[in-house]
Amino acid sequence: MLTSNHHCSRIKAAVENISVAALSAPGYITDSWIRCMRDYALDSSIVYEPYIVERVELQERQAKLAHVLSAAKGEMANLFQQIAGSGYAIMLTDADGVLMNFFGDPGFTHAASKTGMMPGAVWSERYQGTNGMGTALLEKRPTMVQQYDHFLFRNTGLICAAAPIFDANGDVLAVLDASGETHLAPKHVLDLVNMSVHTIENRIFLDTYAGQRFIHFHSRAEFVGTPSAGILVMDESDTVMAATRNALLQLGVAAQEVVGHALEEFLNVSFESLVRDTSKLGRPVAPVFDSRFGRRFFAYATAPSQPRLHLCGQPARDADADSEGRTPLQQLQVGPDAAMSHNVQAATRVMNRDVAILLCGETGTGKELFAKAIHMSGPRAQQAFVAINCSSIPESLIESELFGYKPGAFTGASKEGQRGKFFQANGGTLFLDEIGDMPLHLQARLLRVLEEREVVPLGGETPVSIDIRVISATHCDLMEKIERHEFREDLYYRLQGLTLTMPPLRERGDRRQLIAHLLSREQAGCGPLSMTPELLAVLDQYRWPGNIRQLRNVLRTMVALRNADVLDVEDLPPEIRKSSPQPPMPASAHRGEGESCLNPLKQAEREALLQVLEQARWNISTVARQLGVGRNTLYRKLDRLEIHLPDSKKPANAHGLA
Ligand SMILES: Nc1ncnc2c1ncn2[C@@H]1O[C@H](COP(=O)(O)OP(=O)(O)OP(=O)(O)O)[C@@H](O)[C@H]1O
Repeated sequence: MLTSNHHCSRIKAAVENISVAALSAPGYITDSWIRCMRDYALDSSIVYEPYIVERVELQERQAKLAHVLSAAKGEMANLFQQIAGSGYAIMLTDADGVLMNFFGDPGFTHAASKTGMMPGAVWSERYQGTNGMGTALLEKRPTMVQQYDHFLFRNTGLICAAAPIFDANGDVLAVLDASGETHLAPKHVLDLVNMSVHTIENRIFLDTYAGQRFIHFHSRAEFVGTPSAGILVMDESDTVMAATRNALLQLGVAAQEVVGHALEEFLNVSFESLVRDTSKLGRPVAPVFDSRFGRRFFAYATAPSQPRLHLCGQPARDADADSEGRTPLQQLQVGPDAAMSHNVQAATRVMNRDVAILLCGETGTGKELFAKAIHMSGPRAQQAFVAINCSSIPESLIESELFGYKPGAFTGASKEGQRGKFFQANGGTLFLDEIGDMPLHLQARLLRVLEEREVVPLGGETPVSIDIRVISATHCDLMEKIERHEFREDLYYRLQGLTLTMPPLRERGDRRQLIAHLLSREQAGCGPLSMTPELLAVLDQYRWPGNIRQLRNVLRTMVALRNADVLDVEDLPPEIRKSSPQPPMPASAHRGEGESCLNPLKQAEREALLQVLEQARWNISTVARQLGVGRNTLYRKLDRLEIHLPDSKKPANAHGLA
């Protein structure tokens, strides 16, 4: 470990070009050190106070970046789930390095706030010296900054993996970063950050050009519809209006060589013929050829009147039904699960009536996907599905996001005004995610809109009629919020014409089918993959606090990092491998004193809990209910008290994937 003095002299030596080769710091790091000393006059030994912008400035910046924050929120949560527990925080800065959004492990969040890892803090090199976010902003590419690569000694405990998010013009919009005081393989983290950036860029691109004509393409058929595919947006005369970074990469051209040019200069297809080749012939993708070099791609086209449901990031064959004639909603039933089958049947019954639906359930159980599937299966399928996450948008912005505003309605409002989500969803479906986080004063306004079916934009006077179906979702107990006067009871009853609860993954009867289904989606592009019965058993038995989202992420990571095409327990991330049930033990071993280092008090607690478990035949739900704690709390307690699940709770060994 270097002392502050050693660290500072090492940087000084590099900047003065003494034995640079021996210093083993990458070139982009020494370049940054030079900037820190010469351009920003920073001193690596000084503990500078973090520079934090005023609250009003932060809100203005968040307002300007609202479309990026909204597109990135889900993916930041995904990324956090993927590396949860490993001491990393996920952050997003704007193009000036001002931290906009932060997801952190509770243990790390406290320490992080001291170094300035909090919304409003500026992480440009000028204020924080060499660091993941600031250096990636200047490098304009995915960047690792590890420990003593940092310029300021104060930051040398950190490992940062950061990648810029670009808009369709190639300008940096923001930087996504994973930083932590940890030794988790940093290269792996950088790959995951980069993958998330592509997903976010595609989402922003599709949102920006919503309602236009898109062509999605990739050189491998299985990758069309995934984040690595290229996307082009076309006007009515087949002139390319914009292209994603991956589209340019695949075509091997710069943006200015494509934008404003006819599609046929690049692909030997017209938009209409591609639509014909795919939808009409019932094919998910069609082969197309590069007009200049004859390379083969696979593509599909989406016109505004042809929305597609993307289950698991794959293009669906058809917006309405699969090859077996099942609606998108019915496709969500992958196996026998009583709760899902009830949900699908109940939602189907109210499909043609504008009954408000409230979806409850833990995070990652598929509430948004279910809402989309309802939309795609019903009479509004050809219209917009607009989602707003009430917890990811700063409170001050929810009102303008929902209701829109007239030009110049408030300080910082754009000159053109903005159409709110209610207007965007007109004729279609509005999905209000995390409705429990809607501020109280806006709940009254929302209720009025839902009752009167009219919206008055901020700064406007004339009400505009709207026709929307509302689906809302929450992971919290709204009744509890009502009791605490945090949620209006009248709004609650207005939102829940039908309430459906999405089952947690650990309680789903179709878990094994779901695992197989998700694996088949993740294997796109890499040929058939399978898993050993032992791995399937561990996945089946795991508690999945992050539900289907976590399962999908774990499978995705395993597929990306696999050593062979048969996945095994060894391929699991360590935290899941560690939590898998221990090999069979005789019942007496549960109480074996020799094996435990617990103190006498804990031993007594262990004995008492074992008794309750035995009485309940090791039914975890029953015991959790008896003790008045959640299942997760109980599992954590079992871990702490070194109680392992007995054989009868272990999965059978010889199940293959269906
Ligand atoms: N039946 C399913 N088949 C395939 N993927 C699914 C299924 N259900 C959910 N997923 C995937 O799991 C992830 C989480 O789903 P979704 O965002 O709909 O959950 P959520 O309950 O709305 O989460 P949150 O409460 O955190 O917003 C998504 O990537 C989604 O595609």
